[in-house]
Amino acid sequence: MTEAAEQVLTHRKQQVLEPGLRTPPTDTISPPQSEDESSSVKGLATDTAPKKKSGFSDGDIPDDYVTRTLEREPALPPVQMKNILGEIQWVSFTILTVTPLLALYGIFTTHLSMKTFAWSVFYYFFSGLGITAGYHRLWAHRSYVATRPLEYLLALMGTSAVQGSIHWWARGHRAHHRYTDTDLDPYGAHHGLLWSHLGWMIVKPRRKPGVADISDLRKNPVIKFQHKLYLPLILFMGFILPTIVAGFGWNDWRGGFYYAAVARLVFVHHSTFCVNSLAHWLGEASFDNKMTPRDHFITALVTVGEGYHNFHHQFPMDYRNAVYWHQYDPTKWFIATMKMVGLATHLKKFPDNEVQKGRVAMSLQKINDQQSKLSWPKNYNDLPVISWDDFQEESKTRPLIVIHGFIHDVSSFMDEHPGGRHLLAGRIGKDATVAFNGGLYAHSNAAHNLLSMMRVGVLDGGYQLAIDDIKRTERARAAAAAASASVAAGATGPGAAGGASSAASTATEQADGTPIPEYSTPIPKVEERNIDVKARSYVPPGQVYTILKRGELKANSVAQKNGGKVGRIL
Ligand code: HEM
Repeated sequence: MTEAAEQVLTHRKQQVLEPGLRTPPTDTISPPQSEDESSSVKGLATDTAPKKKSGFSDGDIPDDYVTRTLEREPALPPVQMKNILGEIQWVSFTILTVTPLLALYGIFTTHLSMKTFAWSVFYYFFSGLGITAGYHRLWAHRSYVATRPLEYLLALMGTSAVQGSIHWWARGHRAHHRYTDTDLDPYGAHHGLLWSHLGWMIVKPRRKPGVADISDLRKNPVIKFQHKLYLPLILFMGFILPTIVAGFGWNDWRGGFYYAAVARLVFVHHSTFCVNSLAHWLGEASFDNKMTPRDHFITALVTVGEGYHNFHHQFPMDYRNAVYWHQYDPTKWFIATMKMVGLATHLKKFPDNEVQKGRVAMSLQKINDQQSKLSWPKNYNDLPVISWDDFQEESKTRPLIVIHGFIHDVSSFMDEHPGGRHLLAGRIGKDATVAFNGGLYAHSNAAHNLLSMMRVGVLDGGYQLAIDDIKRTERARAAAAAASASVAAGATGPGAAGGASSAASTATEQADGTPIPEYSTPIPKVEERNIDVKARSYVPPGQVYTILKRGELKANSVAQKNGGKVGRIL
C-alpha cells in the first residue's frame, strides 16, 4: 500500500460516524451512541486526544487543541474527478437530488389548490420552527427552557424537516460555533459558498469535526426517543402526515404529497442550508468582523429568522437572532409566545449594554478605517516653529495668515474663498483668528478642516507677543546706536569711543530716519507696508505668478538666535 493510500485509510478509520447530510446514515439512526462513540474525541491521534475524566467530551481538552489537531491529523486529499465516486455520501446525495427532482415533477403535473398551498406554507413554518426554535435555539444553544410537551412538539416538528436527529445535528452545530472558519468546523464557510451550503453533505468530510460536548443532550429523554425512532418518525412527519392531512382534509392526496411533503421539504432544506452558507456570506458584520457570520434581512427572510448571524455568533445563547422589533425573526416571536402560554421559561438575553458595545466597537472600527484613508493635517510636532518677525518677513513673498497659532499658506485658496479673495488678501501677514472665528464670520467645520490642511508652520508663542515688540525695538536701538557711533567715529577718530556710547544710549531714530518705537503693549499694529505687494496679488502657480520655491526662503536666523526650535516654513 502506498503512503498516501495508508494515510487515507488511517483517516477513514478516524472518521467519526457523522454523516454529511442532516439525515443520518443508518449508523446514526441507531440507538444513542455511547459516550465514546458519539464524541468526536474518538479516533484523535492519541497525543492530541483530550482524556475524559469529567464526563464531558472536552473535559481535558488541551489548550492548543485546534492547532495541534490541524497539524497532526492530516485532512483527506481534495476530491478530484478521478476519485469522486468513492468520495460521495450516497444517502445524502440521493435525498438532496431526488427530492428537488420529485418536487419539480409534482409542480408541473399537479394542480395546486389554495388549501394545499396554505397547508404547505403552514407546514414549511412548522418544520422550519422545529429546526430553528427546537434543534437550534433550544437544544444546540440552550437559549431557553422548554416544558416536556413543548420539547416533544419541537422534536416532531424538527423531525419533519428531515435533517438528522437532534443529537447529531446539535453536536455538529456546537462544533461549528466552536471552530468557526477553521477546518474543524464541519461546514466551514471559508471553503466557499457551495461547500457550506451543500458540498459538506454530499462529499465525505475531509476532516473529522472538532470536539464538542453534548453530554447534556445525551441525558434528555426526548432526544433519546427521537434518536431511537428516527427513521419511522421522519417517514411519518416528513411525508405521511402532510399528505394525509390534505388527503383526508380536502381530498387532495397528490397535492398533499408533492407540495406539502416534498416541495415543502426542499424549501426547508435549503432554508436551513442558507444559515450555513448565505448567513456567512451576505450582509454586515455588525458586531465582529474577525469571522464570516453576517447579518442580513434577506437571510432572515429565507431562514425563518436566523439571518442576524453575526449577532448570533457573538451571543449564541441569546434566544433572539434579531434584537430590534422591526427585524424579521419569527423564531423569536414563536419562543416568546411559548413563554406567554406557559410552555417556555428562562429565555436568555445578553445584557443590552454588551450588545450595544459590540455595535459601537464595529462602528468605531469602520470610522477608523475610513479615517485612515483620508489626508489629515500635519501634526504640530512636524511643523517648524517660526517667530513673528520671520512670519512677517516671509509674508512678503507668499500669502501667509496666522489663525489659531498656526501659520497657513493660503495660496491655493485665495481665488476659491467663498467670502472673496479680498478678505484673505487683507489679512496676509496678520493674525486672523478672531475674524475667522466669528469676529467677522463664524466658519463651518468644513472651513476649519480646510484651513488645517494649509498649515506650514507654528507661530512661536502662538500669538504675536509683546516680546517680539521688545526685541524689535532693541534691535532698532542697537542698529541706530551703531550707526550714530560710526558717524561719530568718522568725525572724531578712534578717540571718540565715549561719544559713540553716549550716541547709543540716546539714539531715538533708526538709520532710515524713522523714530524708534517705544515698547508697546498690547501688540503693535502691523503696518501694511510690511506686506509685499506680490503676496497680496498672489495668483496660484502656473498662472501669472509663481511663488518662491521653498529652497529660496531665507533661513530662520532670528528664531535660531533666540535658541528656539527652528526651521523653515514648509
Ligand atoms: C484660509 C482661511 C480661510 C478658509 C479656509 C476659509 C474658508 C471658508 C469657507 C469654506 C467658507 C464657506 C462657508 C463655510 O464653510 O463656513 C467661507 C466663507 C466665508 N469666509 Fe472664509 N475662510 C478663510 C478665511 C477667512 C477670513 C480670514 C475671513 C475674514 C476676514 C473670512 C470670511 C469669510 C466670510 C465673510 C464668508 C461668508 C461668505 C458668504 O457666504 O457670504 N474667511 N470661508
